[in-house]
Amino acid sequence: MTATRGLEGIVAAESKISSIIDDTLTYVGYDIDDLTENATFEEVVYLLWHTRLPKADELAELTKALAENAEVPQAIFDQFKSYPLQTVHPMAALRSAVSLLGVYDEEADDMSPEANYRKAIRLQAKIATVVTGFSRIRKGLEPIAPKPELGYAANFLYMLHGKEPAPIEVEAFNKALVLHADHELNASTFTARVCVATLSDIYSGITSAIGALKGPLHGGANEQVMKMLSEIGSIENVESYIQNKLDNKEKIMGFGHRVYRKGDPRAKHLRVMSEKLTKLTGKPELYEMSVKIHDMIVGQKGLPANVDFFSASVYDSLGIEHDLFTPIFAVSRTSGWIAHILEQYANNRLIRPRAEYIGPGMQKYVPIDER
Ligand SMILES: CC(=O)SCCNC(=O)CCNC(=O)[C@H](O)C(C)(C)COP(=O)(O)OP(=O)(O)OC[C@H]1O[C@@H](n2cnc3c(N)ncnc32)[C@H](O)[C@@H]1OP(=O)(O)O
Ligand SMILES: O=C([O-])CC(=O)C(=O)O
Repeated sequence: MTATRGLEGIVAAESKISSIIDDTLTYVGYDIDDLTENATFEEVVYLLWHTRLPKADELAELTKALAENAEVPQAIFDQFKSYPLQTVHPMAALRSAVSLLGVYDEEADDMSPEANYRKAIRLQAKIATVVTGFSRIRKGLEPIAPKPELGYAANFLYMLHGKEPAPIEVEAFNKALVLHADHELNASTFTARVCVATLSDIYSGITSAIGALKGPLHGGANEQVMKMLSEIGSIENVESYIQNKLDNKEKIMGFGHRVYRKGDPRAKHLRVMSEKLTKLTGKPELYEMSVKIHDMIVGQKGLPANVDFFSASVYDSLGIEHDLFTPIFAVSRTSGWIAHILEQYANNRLIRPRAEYIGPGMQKYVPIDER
């Protein structure tokens, strides 16, 4: 038995949800470029959960259900208020809150497909309220109740900022949500599938997935990209900062990918949005610095940008706090995690690989006073 490090290239599940073939990403056979230009996030949620696009009445029903289920138990916010709010990372708060949502869901352990679908809607609806509520509570503000008449993207920005977003902001945020919704068997989705393949509940699956997304080699990279841009500060500093990191063999966050070779097809959409939005907010240098970093990394390492690179300047332009970038990734990816969880339940087998043992051979127990 020989281990494959990082399971690279191992095909570990069959799935109808999304595919990456020759650097093209599709959700249920629809090219991500097509969906990003044309679909709302709610349509994508439906697509991922039902493996087909909704008809108008089906979309209206899902949109209404997401809006109606957006409120969270007060206990979630009370719990936040008890946290060390100056230091706790929003991903830790989110991980705990999703687990707590399960505590308050009477159907948490009902494993029927109908109950699981109801929980899917509740989770997708509430996760936006949780992230925005946490952001407000730590600033000493009260959470804002969702406005059912707004769509998912607009409602998120409304609950975060307390004012209705401009159409261009809604358009950009909707695109970002569409782009992050699913991505085949990435680390957090695999984590979710491993968890629920024991027939554990959907809240456990999403809680585990949030834990996996938090790391900087995965979703946590978008916050690190912004940290890097802030540290660099101005375009004149890009070259020395990046060269220093490369010379020290440090990784540059937002570049490289396990699956893509030529490039991540999501990055170009975020790049266009970054250029547009940074100009509008009067911070074009953020985009210009990003492009200069990009050109250096592509030029010297041949590594293209991944989804996390240009999303950083897009979210910053939308006035979003930097440590909320990864929770926002989780808000969108919850749709994909849920799709994979439901697919796993529908044709389940325990996921239990083997390890190549590389420890010592057979040993004899030695009593403690003889060691
Ligand atoms: C949503 C997402 O999860 S997208 C990914 C987000 N993560 C990041 O942006 C973090 C930075 N990137 C990385 O760490 C990696 O590219 C990963 C984790 C995404 C993919 O990793 P792997 O497929 O395991 O590649 P691995 O880490 O083995 O790298 C292969 C080689 O490329 C180099 N490399 C890979 N990514 C980078 C990078 N961002 N900066 C500099 N060098 C890099 C490695 O140092 C390694 O070089 P070596 O062979 O000389 O040692
Ligand atoms: O697929 C991966 O390994 C990581 C990624 O880009 C994602 O989850 O969106």
